[in-house]
Amino acid sequence: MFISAESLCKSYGSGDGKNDVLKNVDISLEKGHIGVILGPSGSGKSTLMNMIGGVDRVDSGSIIVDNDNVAGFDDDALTEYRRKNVGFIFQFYNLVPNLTVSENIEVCANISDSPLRLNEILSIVGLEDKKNRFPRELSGGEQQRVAVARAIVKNPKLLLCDEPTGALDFETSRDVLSLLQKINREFGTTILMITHNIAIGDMAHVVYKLRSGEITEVIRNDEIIPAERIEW
Ligand SMILES: Nc1ncnc2c1ncn2[C@@H]1O[C@H](COP(=O)(O)OP(=O)(O)OP(=O)(O)O)[C@@H](O)[C@H]1O
Repeated sequence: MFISAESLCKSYGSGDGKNDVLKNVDISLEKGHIGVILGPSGSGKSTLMNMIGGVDRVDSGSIIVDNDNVAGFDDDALTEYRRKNVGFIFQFYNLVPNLTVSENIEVCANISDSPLRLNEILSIVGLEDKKNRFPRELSGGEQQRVAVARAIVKNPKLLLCDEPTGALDFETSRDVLSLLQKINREFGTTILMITHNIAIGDMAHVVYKLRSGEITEVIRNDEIIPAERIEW
């Protein structure tokens, strides 16, 4: 198993204000698969993803990612793990406004031992002709493509996407989801994606339903739908 997380618990606050955000969550995902975490606002989706991505720490439980004992890492090892192995994509693209498309991508290539080539990435995300533009000169969908390029240029083993289409319209969302599916197929990148949108589950190998910090259902899809065919 590529991701194997067991009995994850995380609380914020203490005493009467204690908020149990993850309650004995188990989650596993095979290498090269797409997993989707579905759940209402506040159910703990981002918290779960942050634990797996080494952004935050669990109170208890184990997290193994590609044989790395992530939950046991000290701060330095956690930083190294994040930088080398994990690409992040968020709802809001978080691009550096005064850097061009190419420069936004190159900044992240520089932290990798085995980055992909800039031209290859620009071609995959379809932004070769816009590589010298600044983020403000791009549409939302194009900005998200830059964010995808930036996340994958370091050739991460794991791509974590937190509501990657949350700010996009239907057509543009489908384009970005297609791009993620293409990356999954071409590079074998394992992808874990958060969404509110149940339809997006159709393009995943596994869907985890999260409610109030607990996994209520795990659905394994035998048939993966191409993102271009998803409807909502
Ligand atoms: N750093 C923090 N300190 C205190 N509480 C937090 C912190 N991070 C998250 N929480 C709380 O944990 C709960 C789960 O938050 P989380 O962001 O994981 O939910 P989510 O399912 O991703 O929600 P959304 O879909 O709205 O992004 C919420 O009640 C939130 O207020």
